[in-house]
Amino acid sequence: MSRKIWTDVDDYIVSSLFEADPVLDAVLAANRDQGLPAIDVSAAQGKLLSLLVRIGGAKKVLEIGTLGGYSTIWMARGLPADGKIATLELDPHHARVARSNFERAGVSDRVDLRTGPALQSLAALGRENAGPFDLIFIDADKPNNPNYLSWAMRLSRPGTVIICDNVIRDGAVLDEDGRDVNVEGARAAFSFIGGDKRLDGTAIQTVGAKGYDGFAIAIVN
Ligand SMILES: C[S@@+](CC[C@H](N)C(=O)[O-])C[C@H]1O[C@@H](n2cnc3c(N)ncnc32)[C@H](O)[C@@H]1O
Ligand SMILES: [Mg+2]
Repeated sequence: MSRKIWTDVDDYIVSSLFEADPVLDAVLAANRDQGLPAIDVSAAQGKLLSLLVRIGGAKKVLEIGTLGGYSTIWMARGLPADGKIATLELDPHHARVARSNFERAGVSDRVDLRTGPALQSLAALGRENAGPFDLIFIDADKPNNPNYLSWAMRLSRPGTVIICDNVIRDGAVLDEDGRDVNVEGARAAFSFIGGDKRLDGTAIQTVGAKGYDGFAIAIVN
């Protein structure tokens, strides 16, 4: 099995199940043109996030790690008219590109984009009593996964769904040597979710246009 067939099958999924989507095509083109790395979720994964928002009836969503807003737009599309997504991004250039993508996608009124270190933005959300969020998607700097999961718990309620992206990393999650900080972050997410009795979770390995990775998903008891 190779990346070629994973990508071809992702293309098949998209062409069979999704409407043509010039807006999201333009979003990815803008990200490329502005020099953003192509580390957003795949289309199939973005649609899954959108469906999870709808399945859970989420009205308040929190995303940590915006990049150009590709995953934000997928989730915003799953929200009801009075729903809102807060999304946190460190890099001002990424945030600028994301803001113009939100305009392009017609979701600006549903998005609260906050620029700066996510730990500071999370503290501000805490002070503002912005929670509890219904769904929280963690997809930023991986070494901070345990800090983000701690904040996710503080900003949640029983029933909140927490998703943590990129926790398989080509299977490197099995490496115990501590040489890769991103792998350490993935393993820390497993330790956190497995070790907190308030959380009931699993992880799903994925292959596709973005290679071999996976996400953890948990519900707050
Ligand atoms: C994997 S990308 C997010 C991809 C996006 N969720 C998507 O799928 O379209 C990770 C983002 O987290 C941002 N980031 C890194 N460290 C951060 C921090 N301390 N606080 C907030 N954002 C951070 C990076 O600048 C980058 O844009
Ligand atoms: Mg990711």
